[in-house]
Amino acid sequence: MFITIEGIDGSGKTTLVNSLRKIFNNIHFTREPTDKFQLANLKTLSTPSNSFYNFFLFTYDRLEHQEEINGYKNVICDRYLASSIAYEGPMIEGLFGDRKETVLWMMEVSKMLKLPDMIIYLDANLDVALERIRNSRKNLNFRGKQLSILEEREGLKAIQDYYEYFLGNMKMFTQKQIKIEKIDANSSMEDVLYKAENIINKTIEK
Ligand SMILES: Nc1ncnc2c1ncn2[C@@H]1O[C@H](COP(=O)(O)OP(=O)(O)OP(=O)(O)O)[C@@H](O)[C@H]1O
Ligand SMILES: Cc1cn([C@H]2C[C@H](O)[C@@H](COP(=O)(O)O)O2)c(=O)[nH]c1=O
Repeated sequence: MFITIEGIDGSGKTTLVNSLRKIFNNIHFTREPTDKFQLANLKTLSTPSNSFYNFFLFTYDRLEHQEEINGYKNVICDRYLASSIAYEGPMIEGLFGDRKETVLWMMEVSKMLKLPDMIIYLDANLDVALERIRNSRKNLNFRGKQLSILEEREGLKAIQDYYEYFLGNMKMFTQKQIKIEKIDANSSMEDVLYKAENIINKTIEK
């Protein structure tokens, strides 16, 4: 089973994954961007061409990630293709003028990549997520690189809207049956973990 954990910055993905690692010793955990990602080349998400460029950086990183993902029976990945759709899609849409066309093109470019069997989406209220990011003193840098789109609420809203559009219309974009599990990420870490653990226990191959 290939499960990905998705959500906007501050939704609690990393916190959840760190707890899941302690519970499931029969699952291989990984994340995107991978440690091999070429950080220095990342451009700020401020123009359609920058996001177009970043999308290919993340897609190349994902292509290189396939061998690891295909090497285990059960895999959980903290962020994957849906993150590219949500984070690069809003700006790339400026090149297509249409959200559906944008996502169809991004999925076509990603055609050679393994798709998840399940996406666990941590559904966080924007203001809750922003507050958490501020409280964690995370200055919205992507590991040292400023992603300007995340500086203001509207940027994160655009990302959230793309997540919801993509996850809510998955059948328009792939024939693969991908199970979408939404968890209310505004509740306690314990509650999020309890729900995620139950979902995963029902899903992974023993
Ligand atoms: N359910 C929760 N309730 C309260 N605080 C939380 C919850 N989940 C995470 N946090 C806190 O919010 C901050 C961000 O959490 P975390 O780094 O896990 O989010 P994330 O989704 O991985 O963000 P990013 O994508 O930016 O890495 C951390 O300080 C974490 O302790
Ligand atoms: C996989 C992927 C990630 N991103 C962005 C989303 C986040 O802002 C950072 C990753 O930061 P994290 O705190 O380590 O989760 O990268 C993206 O824009 N596109 C992608 O495909």
